[in-house]
Amino acid sequence: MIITIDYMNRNDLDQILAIERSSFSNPWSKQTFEAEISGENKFAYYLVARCKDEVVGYLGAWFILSEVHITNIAVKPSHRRRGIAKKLINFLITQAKERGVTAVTLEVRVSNYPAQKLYRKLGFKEVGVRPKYYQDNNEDALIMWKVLTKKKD
Ligand SMILES: CC(=O)SCCNC(=O)CCNC(=O)[C@H](O)C(C)(C)COP(=O)(O)OP(=O)(O)OC[C@H]1O[C@@H](n2cnc3c(N)ncnc32)[C@H](O)[C@@H]1OP(=O)(O)O
Repeated sequence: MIITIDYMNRNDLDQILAIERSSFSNPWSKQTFEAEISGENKFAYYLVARCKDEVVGYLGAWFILSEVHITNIAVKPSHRRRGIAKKLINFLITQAKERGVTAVTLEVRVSNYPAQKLYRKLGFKEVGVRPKYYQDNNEDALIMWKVLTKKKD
C-alpha cells in the first residue's frame, strides 16, 4: 500500500468529513475545515494521506512561533494500524524542524488510549491536564509535548 502525503484542499472535504464522523464523538463541521484551509488563518497547516485517489487520513496543525500544535488527526477505520498516523506526524515534524520549530504539542482525551500510545511511541510526554477540556462530556485532556532536536528523532 503506497501512501502519499499532500496538502488538504476543498475537494478532499467530503471524504474527510466521513472519516471525522466515524472517528470522533464531537466531530468538526465542514465549515470548520473550510475555515482552517481557507488561507485566512495564517497559522493553519493541514495535510491528507492518500492511497491512490482515496483520502485515508488527515492531520491539522497550527504553527505558532516556535511551537506547532496538532489540532486534529484521524485515520479511516479500515486503514488503521498501518503506520498512516505515524507517517503524517513524522511529515509534520520534518516540516516543523525546517521552519525552526522547537516543540510539538497537542491535547488528547484521557480515555483515548490508542492515540496516547501513538504519541508516546513517537516521543511525546505528558506534561499536564486541562480539566473538563471537552465540552461534549466535560472530559479532561492530557497535554502532550515533544521537544524537537536538530538530530533525527
Ligand atoms: C490531537 C488529536 O486529534 S487527539 C485524537 C486522535 N484521533 C483519534 O482518536 C481519532 C480516532 N483514531 C484514529 O483515527 C487512529 O486510531 C489514530 C489516529 C489514533 C492512529 O492512527 P493509525 O494510522 O492507526 O496509527 P499508526 O498505524 O500510525 O500507529 C502507530 C503506533 O501507534 C500505536 N497505536 C495506534 N493505534 C493503536 C491502537 N488502536 N491500540 C494500541 N496502540 C495503537 C501503536 O504503537 C502503533 O504501532 P504498531 O501498529 O506498530 O503497534
